[in-house]
Amino acid sequence: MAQLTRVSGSVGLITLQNPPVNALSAAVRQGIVDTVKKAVSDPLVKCVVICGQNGVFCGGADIREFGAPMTGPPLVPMIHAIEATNKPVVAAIEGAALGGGLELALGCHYRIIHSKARVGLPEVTLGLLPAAGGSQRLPRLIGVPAALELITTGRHVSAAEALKLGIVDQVTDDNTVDTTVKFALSVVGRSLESRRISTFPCPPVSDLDAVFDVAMQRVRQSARGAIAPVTCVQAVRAAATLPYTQGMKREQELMATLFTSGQARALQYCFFAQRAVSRWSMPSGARWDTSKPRPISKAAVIGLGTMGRGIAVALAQAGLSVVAVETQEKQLMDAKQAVSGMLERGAKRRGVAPALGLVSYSHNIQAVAEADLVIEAVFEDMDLKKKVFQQLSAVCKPGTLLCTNTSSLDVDHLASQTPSPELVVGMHFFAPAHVMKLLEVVYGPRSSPQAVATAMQLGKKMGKVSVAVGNCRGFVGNRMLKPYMEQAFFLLEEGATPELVDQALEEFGFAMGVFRMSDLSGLDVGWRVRKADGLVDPDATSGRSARIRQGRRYSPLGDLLCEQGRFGQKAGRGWYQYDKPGSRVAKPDPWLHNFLEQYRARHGLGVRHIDHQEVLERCLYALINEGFRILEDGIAAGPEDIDAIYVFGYGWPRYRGGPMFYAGMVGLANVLERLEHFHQVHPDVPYLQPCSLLRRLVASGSPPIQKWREVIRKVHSQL
Ligand SMILES: CCCCCCCCCCCCCC(=O)CC(=O)SCCNC(=O)CCNC(=O)[C@H](O)C(C)(C)COP(=O)(O)OP(=O)(O)OC[C@H]1O[C@@H](n2cnc3c(N)ncnc32)[C@H](O)[C@@H]1OP(=O)(O)O
Ligand SMILES: NC(=O)C1=CN([C@@H]2O[C@H](COP(=O)(O)OP(=O)(O)OC[C@H]3O[C@@H](n4cnc5c(N)ncnc54)[C@H](O)[C@@H]3O)[C@@H](O)[C@H]2O)C=CC1
Repeated sequence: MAQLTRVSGSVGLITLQNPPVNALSAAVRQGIVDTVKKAVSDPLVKCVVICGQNGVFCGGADIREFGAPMTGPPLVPMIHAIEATNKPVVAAIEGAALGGGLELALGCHYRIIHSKARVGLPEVTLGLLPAAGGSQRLPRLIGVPAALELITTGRHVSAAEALKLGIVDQVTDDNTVDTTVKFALSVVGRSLESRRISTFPCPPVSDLDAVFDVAMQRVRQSARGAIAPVTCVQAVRAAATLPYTQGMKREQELMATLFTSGQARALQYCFFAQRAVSRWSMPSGARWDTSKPRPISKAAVIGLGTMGRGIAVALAQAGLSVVAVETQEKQLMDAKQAVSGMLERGAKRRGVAPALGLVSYSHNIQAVAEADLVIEAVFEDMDLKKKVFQQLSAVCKPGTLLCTNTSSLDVDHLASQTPSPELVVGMHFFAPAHVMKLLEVVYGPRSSPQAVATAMQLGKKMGKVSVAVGNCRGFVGNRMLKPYMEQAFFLLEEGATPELVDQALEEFGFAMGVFRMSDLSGLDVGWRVRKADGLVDPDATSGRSARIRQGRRYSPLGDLLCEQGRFGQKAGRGWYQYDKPGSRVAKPDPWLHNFLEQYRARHGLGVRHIDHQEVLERCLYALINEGFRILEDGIAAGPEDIDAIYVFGYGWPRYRGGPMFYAGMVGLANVLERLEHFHQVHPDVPYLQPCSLLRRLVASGSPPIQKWREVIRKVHSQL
């Protein structure tokens, strides 16, 4: 797992070998300890170079080992032993040196990096801190403010920036190992006293308290309940205020509080879930590893409203040439300006040239004739979309993939409008489409594996977390959102206020509570859908018919607000009031409170005390129960798919792992028991009835989430 060879006569070359990223597993750590010992005691070896095989230095600790009891030599003494040697040890960094990988490099006496490589201490993103000396060495090397920023954000740093910050000694464009070997030979015989970072004093900071107060305030604000960033600040403070040995002791103590925390488990689960979703499968048996995507170089977008503009930007930023089609002349003009602006701002942020030349515009659908893939983003209107799909079938060259960005319409029905339904999939982006990480790739029974593979690959190219899901009303994300939102409406009827509900959800860690989110996205969106579903009845003002529709409990509150023109932020009023239309600062609205009181009185609804726990259980368990139904129905292949959708598209706090992971954390039996209770109290809300997969999992002893697929498979095989 680490190999020692002698090169250039007197250089001991240690190569870390643990594909794909040379993570520091127990075997690798043992290999490093053994090879360093051997190199140091070999009189023919004058200096040592540490590198990683296959173009990656080291991706850090082996995250898969975190859940199990620790075996093998620990990292801290291993790195100390390297730093303490009397022969120069030089790190040859290719690809990445992250987490424990960078900590290992910081224990070396010199660091040479390839110009395309990057370094960082991303432990905070896994709910941890750099506890192999990283929190103590980095501030000593580059100063407190820069180290604080890197450690609390986990940001990866380019080779050029690493050189500027002083993390590395040299950047090379040539063969990194050869360059490092030459460098190592050139420093043989030089004193190593000034090269051991642990012996450095921490560079003084003029107003230490102020620096740490500001940092603490910043992380508390942005972390919204995550504990690791706060602990990282404390660890860096120890570096700035304590001698190295005491700082290390503090680092270990702080790490011990994080290591076994639920947040660390959740974040590490998210790390693997994000990668697992790319290994998609369909109920037909089609899979990611047996389905070859088509090459796509020219794409088209139809409809340049809110979504189409962002989609065009995302495609162009991924290097595709894009034909953007919009029928309304004024919209087309506005869209040109908006798309160019987004491309320019994005390019400025990334330090590259804007891809303006990649986008061409037209008001004529004929312009898409040569596209390899088309994404339709016109109004959410089935008749209009059907017409567009029929036109596309006539215009596009054979084999063009036809995708829809619909958020609620039936992808299969659209596919049936074309002579090649196997070429149709949903590509459900989230607003703003060039920013949001999530993409739901929706396949129907006739979508070909190749179409799915192509959309998934295109999503990856655009930097999205793409999740393949089956076709159903609302797909995965919006389908689960429905019971969540409806429970929030019911809570208002029963005595809660929008402020109370939102506060509970925001304290849980959501970026925005359900009512602030509804105001942001516009109340009219749901109103239109409910109208189309025949649920809205303005004449039903009192009595049973007002609150029971289609045989189940219904809250007309959202409809009543829309009838008053309270569409949310854009109207300056919704569940909250705003200073002016478009303003983002939500303020409690006495009108709304009064309206709720009158509504409850009209319907003879008693007001109960509702606490945060009830808000969380009612809203989240209803959403989770729908998630289990989605798994049971085979719409999502596994819980990781649902969790990735919620974390990357719906603001679910990552340190809580996603709804399905959260259900496991609070206990499936507990979720089941609460759902049973709520369903008993609200028998007219069918979705509160616990799903049979949930019952099955509880009956199987509530296995860990990694084992749910086995139970799901059994359920499917019995259907
Ligand atoms: C009571 C207890 C007291 C406890 C006290 C404890 C004291 C302990 C002291 C010492 C602790 C030291 C802790 C430490 O060192 C901390 C760390 O190092 S944590 C790890 C930090 N590293 C990272 O976060 C890097 C993660 N990886 C990446 O960012 C990317 O993978 C990378 C940029 C390296 C490569 O990206 P890319 O090419 O895009 O490939 P993928 O991301 O798809 O990855 C490919 C494949 O590799 C798997 N993988 C990547 N990194 C790791 C890893 N570090 N460990 C395990 N596996 C890793 C990844 O999951 C992919 O495999 P899949 O099968 O697809 O999932
Ligand atoms: N707005 C959102 O947050 C999200 C919307 N969606 C879906 O994306 C689609 C588009 O939504 P928005 O961008 O919000 O709508 P929008 O109303 O902002 O834009 C639609 C655009 O399509 C244009 N258009 C209509 N008919 C056309 C045709 N035949 N050819 C070319 N252009 C035509 C309109 O002029 C308009 O500019 C809808 O299906 C919606 O459900 C999906 C995810 C999120």
